[in-house]
Parts: sequence; C-alpha cells; structure tokens
Amino acid sequence: MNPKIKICGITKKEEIPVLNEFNIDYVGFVFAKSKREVSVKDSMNLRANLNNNIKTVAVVKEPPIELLEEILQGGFDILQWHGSLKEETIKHINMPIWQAISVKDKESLGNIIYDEKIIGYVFDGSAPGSGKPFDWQVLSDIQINSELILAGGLDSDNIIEAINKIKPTIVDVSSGVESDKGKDPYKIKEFVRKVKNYGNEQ
Ligand SMILES: O=C(O)c1ccccc1NCC(=O)[C@H](O)[C@H](O)COP(=O)(O)O
Repeated sequence: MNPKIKICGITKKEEIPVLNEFNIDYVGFVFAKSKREVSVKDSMNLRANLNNNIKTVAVVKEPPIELLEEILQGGFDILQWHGSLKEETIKHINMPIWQAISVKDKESLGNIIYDEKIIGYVFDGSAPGSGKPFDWQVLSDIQINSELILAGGLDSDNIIEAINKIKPTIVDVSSGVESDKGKDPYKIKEFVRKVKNYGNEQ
C-alpha cells in the first residue's frame, strides 16, 4: 500500500487550499521553537479551513505544561512528541501520541518507548525541520507494529528511494515542499504525485 502523507509546518491560510485539493492525510502544526512556530489560536484559525477528513498533528518539543494543556484541549487528532518523554507525562496525555526519534545511529532506536498510547514513531534527523535526511540504513531491519513515519529531508527527488528502502506507512515532509515564501503548491503537487503513483512507475 502506498504510504499516507503528512505535510508539516503550516503557517499561512494561503497554504491550505492545496492541502485540501490533494486531500493530504495529515497536516502538522509546530508548537516549538522554529521558523514555522504557530500559536494554538493561529492553528485553530488555519484548521477551520482544512477539509474535515484531514487529520491534524500537534508537533511539540518538551512543551511547558501550560502549552501542553492548551494543546490537549485543542481538538487535535495526534500529538507528535520530540525530545525526552517521561512515563508520568504519557499517563497525563489523553490523546494518541507519535513519538519522534532523532536518528543518529542504531543506538538512537533504544529511545523508542512502547506504550499503548504511542501509535506511531516519527523517525527524523537530529535537527527536525532542517531538511536534512539521516542515514536510512539505520532503519534497515526495524520492525514495529504501529505507524512508521519517515521524516527528515524528504523531497520529490528522494521519496521513491526512501519508500523503496524503508517501506514507511506515512511520509512526512516540510522543507522539501517549501520555497522562500513558505509551502510551495508546485512542490507539494510533485511530492504527492510521486507518492500516489508509487508502484505504478517502477
Ligand atoms: O519543522 C520544524 O521546524 C520543527 C521544529 C521543532 C520540532 C519539530 C519540527 N518539525 C517536525 C516535523 O515533523 C518535520 O516535518 C520533520 O522534521 C521533517 O522536516 P523536514 O526535514 O524539513 O522535511
């Protein structure tokens, strides 16, 4: 089956129509230090224009408790957690979690936490949102029974090789579909075309 698509780091209402047009599966809002950081209030205004069937992902990096509470009450579908994740925090979180793993080497995979609330793992580079891929070889024999989300430096040039090698259930892109002005409809269209045609163009 072709992987689903997550487009991360939406900041402007002009970026929404192309996400609706291509029926992107997941859209991510970044609530962490980043050029793509938005407030929960801003993300709600953006979400109001998204198709109802598009799932929304709140992306955080060890957030302060006030922000976490705001997000937990914000009606997002998934919480994507970067950084260290304590057992007591998992207990407190009342929604499905994707744990982000910064992949440097095989040892990085030791950071994977198994918990019923964690329904997926985002394998990303060591600088999330930087557009830099990690060494995919590290995931060569990974076996997980939940969503395998591949992130980090994906674009329309490398996505076919990435799917071939890792067989992710979801692919996650940000920098690779951006230009200077933000998300680029043409880059999104090309990325989506490659993912949706995967298997037909081999
Ligand atoms: O996107 C960010 O700037 C960011 C900042 C801090 C924590 C997480 C962040 N993004 C998380 C994502 O899911 C990105 O889409 C993912 O890292 C892929 O980014 P890219 O390599 O730019 O395609």
